Amino acid sequence: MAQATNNFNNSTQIGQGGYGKVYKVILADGSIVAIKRALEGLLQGEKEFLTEIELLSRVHHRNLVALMGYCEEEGEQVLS
Ligand SMILES: Nc1ncnc2c1ncn2[C@@H]1O[C@H](COP(=O)(O)OP(=O)(O)OP(=O)(O)O)[C@@H](O)[C@H]1O
Repeated sequence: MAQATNNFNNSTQIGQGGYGKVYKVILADGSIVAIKRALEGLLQGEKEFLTEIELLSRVHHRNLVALMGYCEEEGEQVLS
């Protein structure tokens, strides 16, 4: 994900929410995804953010974005 966003470069940023920055990425297969990078520590303690992840992973609707997955490595927590 760091590579896809050019190491989370500002030029790929499309938004900012209460939980962190959002980046636009075009994957190798041509699909366009939004990558949300959580502020450090959120996945451990922020119940509302965890609920958002859990709900998006279970609910599928044409009016909701689909959660593709998330990763956590060396203090970085990212979902798309
Ligand atoms: N799937 C997406 N496609 C396009 N833009 C997006 C997408 N998700 C988020 N954004 C952009 O990033 C911004 C921040 O999104 P995010 O979901 O992190 O926060 P929010 O829900 O807008 O606010 P808060 O976190 O305070 O509730 C949005 O306002 C929007 O501009």
